Amino acid sequence: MSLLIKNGEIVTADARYKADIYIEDETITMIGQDMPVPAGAEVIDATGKLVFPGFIDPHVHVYLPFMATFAKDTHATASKAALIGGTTTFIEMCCPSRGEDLMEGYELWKSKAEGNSACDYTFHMGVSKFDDKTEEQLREIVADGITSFKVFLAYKNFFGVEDDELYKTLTLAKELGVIVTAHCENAALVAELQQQLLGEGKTGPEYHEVSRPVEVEAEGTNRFATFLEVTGAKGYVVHLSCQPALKAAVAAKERGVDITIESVIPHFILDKTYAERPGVEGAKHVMSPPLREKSNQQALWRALEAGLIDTVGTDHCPFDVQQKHLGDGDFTKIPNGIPAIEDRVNLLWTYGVSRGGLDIHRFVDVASTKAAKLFGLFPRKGAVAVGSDADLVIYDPSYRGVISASTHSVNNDYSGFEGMEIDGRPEVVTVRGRVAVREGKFVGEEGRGRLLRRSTSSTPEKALV
Ligand SMILES: NC(=O)NCCC(=O)O
Ligand SMILES: [Zn+2]
Ligand SMILES: [Zn+2]
Repeated sequence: MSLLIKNGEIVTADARYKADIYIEDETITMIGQDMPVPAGAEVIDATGKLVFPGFIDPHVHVYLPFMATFAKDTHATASKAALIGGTTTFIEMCCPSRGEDLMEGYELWKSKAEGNSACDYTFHMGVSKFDDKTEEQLREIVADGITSFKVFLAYKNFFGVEDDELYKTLTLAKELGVIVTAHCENAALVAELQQQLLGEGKTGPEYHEVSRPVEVEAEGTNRFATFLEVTGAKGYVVHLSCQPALKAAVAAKERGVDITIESVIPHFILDKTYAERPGVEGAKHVMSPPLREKSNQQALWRALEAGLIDTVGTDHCPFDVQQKHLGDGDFTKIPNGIPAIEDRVNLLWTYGVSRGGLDIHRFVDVASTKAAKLFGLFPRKGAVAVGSDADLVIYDPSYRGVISASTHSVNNDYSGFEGMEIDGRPEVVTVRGRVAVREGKFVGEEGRGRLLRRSTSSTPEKALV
């Protein structure tokens, strides 16, 4: 099976040029000018289009068991929405809770994804406790090709770890050469503030942000950085939302701590006024860390442009309107999360590159290449190069559209970005050489996605066949 993409403009994290791309089976085998059409090859004309490496979402939740319910998506629905939005690989948080066995959780997560995802995927392994079995289990999981961990400094007694457990996790990660991703908020402060607010009769979604102020996130970020500094481990702050946390992470970078920063698309596009809408309208926009004052949004854009923020993910975690009603009369019971997997690339393109000051190469880097490098997928993923997987996004920058739950593919009955304009969309998307999206519609093979087993350095991972 072969495919020739002709006349497109290839844009990567560090290059931009017009060329044809020839794909045999799953791999890019030639890139060149005016290539003749080999017998039997399907030709896709990409005239006037940009050709990007498949985008990578480094922070996704699928069917997450959380806050007395489960996030809406399955691997089948999330992966199709991802592909329509140009994401060809996602990294899911594998999150067994504190009461569950780590290895059983890992096997359960793998079994849910296997044969169901249309795009490629891998996991960050959640560490929600550190008991007698944890070290051995984590060694086994790393040997199985899962070379990044996830810790929560929030969600006390559920996903959250205590400081001694954080220390043990980082010490092991350092030994194994594994990167640790972290949700950074001070869990105890959040719990106290939540009780105080509820006691004062402040029960609506507008109090979610008040219960998790920027200081709570800055403290968590600073604490994580301190633990990285002491252990020498490599860390990655997830879904950073505000200026004080950014300051803490950048200060750590400047003093040589091995720390990288992710923010997520809702924090660039939405501010806290969305969550201050009355009742369930506000609840639709409740996530953690919460949507912030608009001034933080400007700071995130500037930091992204300047290279201080390394990646942009989604923290995709959809709950429908009925689920959001679980928090009627008590904001602490609103399931935290917003659907975004389908919209990340188009929103970042529109409000970053098309209408903002984000350089097109930075766009590719933060939405694809950097995550591939950080998480051991490069150059198999995140690149347009001979030998790389033929995961490509043929992007139409002349497309004009509006995001709406009435037209989106994600399995949720509302969109957090309802009514927002987009200035482009993926026209054709390929995953390992097969067309998965045409004219914005999923045409791929369900369940073809592969678990990407990774090594601990930035060398190509071991693929599970
Ligand atoms: N972010 C969020 O609100 N929900 C998903 C869980 C998490 O990432 O903290
Ligand atoms: Zn989180
Ligand atoms: Zn998350």
